Amino acid sequence: MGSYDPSHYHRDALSKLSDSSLLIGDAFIDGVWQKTDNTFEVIEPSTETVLGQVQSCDTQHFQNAIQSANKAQSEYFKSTTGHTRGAFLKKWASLILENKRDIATILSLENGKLISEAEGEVVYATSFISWFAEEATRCYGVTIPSSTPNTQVTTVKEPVGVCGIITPWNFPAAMITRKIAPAFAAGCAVVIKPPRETPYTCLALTKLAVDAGIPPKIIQVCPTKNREASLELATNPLVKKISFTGSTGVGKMLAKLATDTLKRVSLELGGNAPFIVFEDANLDLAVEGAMFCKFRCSGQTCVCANRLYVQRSVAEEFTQKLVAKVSQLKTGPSLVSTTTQGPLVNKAAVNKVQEHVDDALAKGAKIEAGGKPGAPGQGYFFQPTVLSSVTNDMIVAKDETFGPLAPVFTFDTEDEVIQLANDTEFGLAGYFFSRDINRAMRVAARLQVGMVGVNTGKISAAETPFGGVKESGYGREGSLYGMDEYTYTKSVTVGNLDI
Ligand SMILES: NC(=O)c1ccc[n+]([C@@H]2O[C@H](COP(=O)([O-])OP(=O)(O)OC[C@H]3O[C@@H](n4cnc5c(N)ncnc54)[C@H](O)[C@@H]3O)[C@@H](O)[C@H]2O)c1
Ligand SMILES: O=CCCC(=O)O
Repeated sequence: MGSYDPSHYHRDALSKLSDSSLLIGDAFIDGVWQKTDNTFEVIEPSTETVLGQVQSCDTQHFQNAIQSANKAQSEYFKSTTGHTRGAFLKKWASLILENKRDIATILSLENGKLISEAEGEVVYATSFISWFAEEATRCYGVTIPSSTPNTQVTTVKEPVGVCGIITPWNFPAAMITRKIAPAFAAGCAVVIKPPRETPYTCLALTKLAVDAGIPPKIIQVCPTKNREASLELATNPLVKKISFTGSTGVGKMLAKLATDTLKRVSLELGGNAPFIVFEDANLDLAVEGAMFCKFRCSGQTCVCANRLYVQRSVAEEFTQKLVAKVSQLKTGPSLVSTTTQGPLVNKAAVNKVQEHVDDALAKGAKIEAGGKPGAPGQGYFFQPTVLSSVTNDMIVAKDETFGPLAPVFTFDTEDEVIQLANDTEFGLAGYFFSRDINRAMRVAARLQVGMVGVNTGKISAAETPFGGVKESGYGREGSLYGMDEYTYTKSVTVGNLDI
C-alpha cells in the first residue's frame, strides 16, 4: 500500500487534466467566483497530502447567496418553460460527459475512489441530469371533476423556491446532481454547501452548468469549514426547502432547525443494510452481489451491505468463495490503474473500521481475510476484510461500518433472519438471494427498507426511486417522484362558469 512520491503523484495527475480551468477553489455567489477571508485544506486520501486550498464561506456569504438566489428564482421560473429548462439540463449533461475524464480525476483525487469508479460515478451523476431534463417537460397537473355545478378544478405544479442543498463526500458528483437536476427542472434556485472533504467536484460541475446556459444566480455554491455558517440554509426564511444527504444525527438536527420556518425537508440518511443469502441461492451470484455492494467505494456507500446473513448449510461455502474474491483485491492509490480497492476518506474512517474489527475479535469473531490498516502517513487504507463467527452482540450488528468490512453472520430460518434484518433503527436498503419466487415476494414485502435488491447488489439508477424508511430518512430521489420534492401542487377552482 502506497510506495510513491505524493507530490509527483498530484502534479502528474493534475497535469493530465485536459482543462485545468475545471479545478476551482473559489465560492460561487451571486453569479461570480469569489474569494473569502478564510480557506480550508482538501486532503488527498491516497497520500494524506494537501491537494489544495478552498475558500471557506461564513454566515454573511450564505446570506448573500440565499438573497441572490431568491431574487433570481422567480424570474427564472417565469422566463423559462419546462422545455427550456430541459434543454439547459441536456446541454449540461453533454458538457459533463465531454469532460468525464477530468471530472473523474478531480473526484478520484479528493475522494479516493478508483478512477474507474469515479468515471462510473460521473456517468451515474449525469444520468440524473438527463432524466430530469425529460421530466422537466412532463411536470403535469390534473383536472378534477368538481362536486359543484359549473365549476372546474385543475392543478398546476409550482417550484418550491430557493432550496438549500447539503451533501456528503462519498458521491461528490451524484449526490449533488440527484438533487439539483430536479430542482432546476422544476424552476427552483439552489444554494449548495458541498462536503468539506470533496468540494472540487461540485465546483467543476457548477462551472459546466453555467457554461451550459443555466442562469448563474440559480446555482450558488458556498464551500465552508464553518458548520455553524452552513446552518443558515436550515434557518433562513428565504430558503423554502432543505435537501440533505448524510448521517442520521446531522439530518435530525437540520430537520429540527428547519421546523421553525416550516421548510420542506428531504432526508437521505444512514443505512445498515442486511444482505441475506438463503440456501437455495446461486452462491456465485450472491458473491458477485456482495463484492459489488460491500466493496464499492471501499465500503463507503449508504446502500452498502453492512451485515451479511448466510444460511448455515451454505455459510462455509459462501465464505470461502467470498474470501477467494476479496483476496484478489489490490489496495492502492486511486489513480493507479492496477488498484482495485482505494483508500477510505480519512483517518477517522480507518479508525472506525479498526474499532469494529477489534470489537468483533474480542467477542469471538475470526478473520478470514484482511483485518489490518495501512501504514500510518501513507494513505488512509484498510485491507478489505471478511470476518466469520460474527454474532449479534458485536458493534457490526448495530452500527454502519462505512468501510471495507464484510461480517458474516449465520442463521437457520427465514423468520429468524427477517427478525434480525429488521432489528435496526435504519431502513435504507436490503438485499437477498434466493431462487424461490414465493420466498422472493414474501421476503421483499417483509424487509423494512425503502429499497430491496433481489438476486442483485445493484439497485441504484436514475429511474428507480431512491430513499429510506425509519431513521434512514424520508423523501424519494430520482425516478418519477424526484420532482415532487421540489414542487408543490396548487389547485385552481374556477366557479360560476355557466356551461
Ligand atoms: N441515504 C443516502 O442517500 C445517503 C447517501 C450517501 C451517504 N449517506 C450517509 O451519509 C453518512 C456519511 O456521510 P458523511 O460522513 O459526509 O455524513 P455527515 O452527516 O457527517 O455529513 C454530510 C454533510 O453534512 C455536513 N455536516 C456534517 N456535520 C454538520 C453539522 N454539525 N452542521 C452542519 N453540517 C454538517 C457535512 O459537511 C456534509 O456536507 C453515512 O451515514 C451514509 O450512510 C446517505
Ligand atoms: O451512498 C449513497 C448513494 C449511493 C447510490 O446512489 O447508489
